[in-house]
Amino acid sequence: MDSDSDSDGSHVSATPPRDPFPPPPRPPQPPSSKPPPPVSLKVASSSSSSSSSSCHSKPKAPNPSHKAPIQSSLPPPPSPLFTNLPFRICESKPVVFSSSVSSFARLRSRASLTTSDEKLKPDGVDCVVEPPPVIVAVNAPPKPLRRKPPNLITDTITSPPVKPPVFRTTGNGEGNFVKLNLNGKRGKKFPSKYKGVSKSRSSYAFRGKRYKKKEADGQGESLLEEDSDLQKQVEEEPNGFISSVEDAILAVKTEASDENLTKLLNLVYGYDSFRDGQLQGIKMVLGGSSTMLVLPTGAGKSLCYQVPAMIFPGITLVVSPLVSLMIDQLKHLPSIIKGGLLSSSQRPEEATETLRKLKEGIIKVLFVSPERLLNVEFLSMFRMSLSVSLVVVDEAHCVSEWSHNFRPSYMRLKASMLFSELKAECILAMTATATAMTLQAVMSALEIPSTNLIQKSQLRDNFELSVSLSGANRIKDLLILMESHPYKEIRSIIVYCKFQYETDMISKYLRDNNINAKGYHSGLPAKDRVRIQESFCSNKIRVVVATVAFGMGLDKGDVGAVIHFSVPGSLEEYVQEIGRAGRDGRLSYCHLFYDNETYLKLRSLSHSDGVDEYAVGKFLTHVFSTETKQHEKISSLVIESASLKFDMKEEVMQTILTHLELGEVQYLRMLPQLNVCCTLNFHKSSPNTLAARNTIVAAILKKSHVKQGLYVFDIPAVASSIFVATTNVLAEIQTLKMKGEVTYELKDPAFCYTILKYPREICSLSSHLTKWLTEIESCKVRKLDIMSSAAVAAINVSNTSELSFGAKQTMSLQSRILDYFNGDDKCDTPSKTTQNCAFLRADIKVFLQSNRQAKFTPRAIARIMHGVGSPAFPNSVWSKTHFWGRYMSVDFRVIMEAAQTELFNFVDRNAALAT
Ligand SMILES: Nc1ncnc2c1ncn2[C@@H]1O[C@H](COP(=O)(O)OP(=O)(O)OP(=O)(O)O)[C@@H](O)[C@H]1O
Repeated sequence: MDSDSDSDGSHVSATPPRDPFPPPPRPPQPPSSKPPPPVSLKVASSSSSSSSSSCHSKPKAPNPSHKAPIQSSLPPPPSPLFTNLPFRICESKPVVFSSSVSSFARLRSRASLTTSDEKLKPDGVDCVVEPPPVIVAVNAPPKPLRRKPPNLITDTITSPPVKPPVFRTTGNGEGNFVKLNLNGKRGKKFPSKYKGVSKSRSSYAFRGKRYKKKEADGQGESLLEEDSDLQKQVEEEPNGFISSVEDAILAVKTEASDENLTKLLNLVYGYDSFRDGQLQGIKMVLGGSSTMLVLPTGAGKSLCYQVPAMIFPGITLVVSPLVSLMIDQLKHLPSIIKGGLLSSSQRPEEATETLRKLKEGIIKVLFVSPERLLNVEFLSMFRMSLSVSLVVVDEAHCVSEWSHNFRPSYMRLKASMLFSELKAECILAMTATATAMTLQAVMSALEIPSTNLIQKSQLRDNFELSVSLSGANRIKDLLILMESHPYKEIRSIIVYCKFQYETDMISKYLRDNNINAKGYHSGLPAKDRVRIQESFCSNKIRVVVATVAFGMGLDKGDVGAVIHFSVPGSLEEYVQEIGRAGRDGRLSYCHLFYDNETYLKLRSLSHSDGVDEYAVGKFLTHVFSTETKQHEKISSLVIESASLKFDMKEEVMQTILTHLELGEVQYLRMLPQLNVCCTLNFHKSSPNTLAARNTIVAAILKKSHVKQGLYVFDIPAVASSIFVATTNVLAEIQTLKMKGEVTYELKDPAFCYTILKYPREICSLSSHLTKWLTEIESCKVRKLDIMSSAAVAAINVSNTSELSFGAKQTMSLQSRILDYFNGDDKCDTPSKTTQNCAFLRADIKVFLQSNRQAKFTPRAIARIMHGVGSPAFPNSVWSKTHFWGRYMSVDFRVIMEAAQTELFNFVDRNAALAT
């Protein structure tokens, strides 16, 4: 792996320490090579300075001017890039792709299913499943002028302002908004945002918005609203500015030279120069080449689509995995770029308003979820009247099942679809965390040529990384850490943990110890989450104790430390999360508490999405059941009951269905999810009178059964019977409701789909799917093992050389991370699970005997022994058994094998008794 970050033997960043006035005192050196948790943390000041000097001595490559006009301008080959980041980015070798998935094929472990226990469910973890065989089915250099205020609580020194970036959005929410109302505040509507803005202004006309906070007490939800003061400011904005930006845009359109682009950057954002990788990415995109951009967290990837969005005539469509991320990105658009957002959590009127603005050409950058690309109306709008110049796939690693955050819905982001359905001219895929294998999968799906990969090191070097071994006293260790230098002086800290209950418990503990902390997880109401994030960003809260749900897209420059209370599930997750720290380029501190118990728990949970061929076969038989053997018929699968029946999590079912839609053969077409069971109550006209003049009502009467005077029917069945879309049926009953004719209730959320092709053989299809899902499951387990191995290696670094222990820990972790992203996924610490256990089979036997009434599969037994619930064997019931979680330290596959043998014996014995 090629990294210059450690070249001078120092782990510490070239950047100034977070508290340069005066520099922070050095933390005490640990006396031994295995210091107790908090004590193991170090700040190696000497190495800091040496690193710093190394950075300064690094020659800055000249900014090559690029004279080619846009159309013909192909980017120059990756060159030793200059860097003007406040931190260094180490250029890494281009990825050499090998045989893709094969390296994971050898990873075999037996899979299991899921936990449904919210308490033990890692927050925000995605569905990913995995491997194995069959199962018997019994059933930049610092820029002094740009230095921001130090991140120390005690520090009151304010830094010089960064330039008057009149049009640059600020981190505290000023930005360019189409008003959002994503948090359920029903009363608010999209304002007519352009009121007052001179019609004569060009499509780039400036407009101001502000992220309005309701009250200082933080009670209110944050809404993006028209702000009259800001609007006035817009009105007063000298036309000269607008025309300078327009001139700068025109100049770039004529010639996308470094000089012209930098001028535009300076005008719109107030920045003097591009950061490493930005110019290269922007030019590539402007040249019309689909590009894969891999830059570290906080490196400024967004700018690489924002600048082209100003230049391109058509829309820039940004596909993003999370609504919160979209909101954040929308918020940070420079005012000159008009943005909009479409999400399922919007009210229909809001979405309609956004669509109107799109059609009118008001919106230049539109943020959408991948699911939106399923929506036929949305797609047809693009086919008919809108031109898409650029599709941006943000967090592009989600496209790949080999990433830490695979999203089945991202599977539909295939280049063929983006080019044919959206008529996209160019694709820009961006990520900070992708291994070589993930990159290969993403680039192949998006048809990005390997020459169009811009990849810098995926790790900034302004982190001081440390790990300590912890145990039962982890929470106390955390407190000790937070009360010691340098953490006690840091103004903004994020503590990451795995489980929702931990966020409450830890934040309370910290508050009890006079640390201003708040818990944050996806289970909190949206408005509370917004409020906590805002309070954190405005420094009203010092510490946020959060699950993975917090932080994606968080661009708070002065987060000075990230502490991992639990080991992350992968190095990608670790890098993403520490990436919230030090975005201002200052040295930041990242500590990880490693404990065996959490590792084992997470390893067990890694099996929670696993499936057996038997279950997949049953599921497929249902999906392609003879009942629905009618082309174009709308079929539905009620999520809750199917989940129970096949003992599969919703996400797993969705993954399978998505694969059936987007795999090599398209077996079906997914339709929007909906509540399929409708109960209708007629109020005014009699049902028959209405049916006589309304075909949909007639079909409803035919397909309903009447229960206590109410008509209960299945929406897809009604829609199929008269060959209309389910949405038409829904729209009709809504209309009848508005006329006072009916009231209705909907229940049973379901997957809806239309079969396009029946598989010739369910068996081979289920075997193929199980193999694929099993590989994903193994991949997940392996990612955790690699993370754990990296943490253990850092704990075990020897304390013998001249380097400080802290420096060595940082170096150890850095090199593991960089090797990992470059394709060398070292896992030299053997998994801590054991391969055999004397009493296992005997216990399984007892377990089976005492639970004769239940139908188990080997996987179900292994899950119970690992303390992992699943839809059919929920924690609420099975955690009461004496065997629950008893064999967590035994390899999951070993338990499955033992369970299989015992199940055979059990069946044989019962059969013998019966005869
Ligand atoms: N050329 C530049 N000079 C100075 N600051 C910049 C430059 N480009 C971007 N930034 C700033 O860097 C910060 C991070 O940018 P951005 O959010 O785009 O990072 P990112 O790469 O998307 O990070 P993440 O992957 O963590 O979301 C923003 O505040 C942005 O304004």
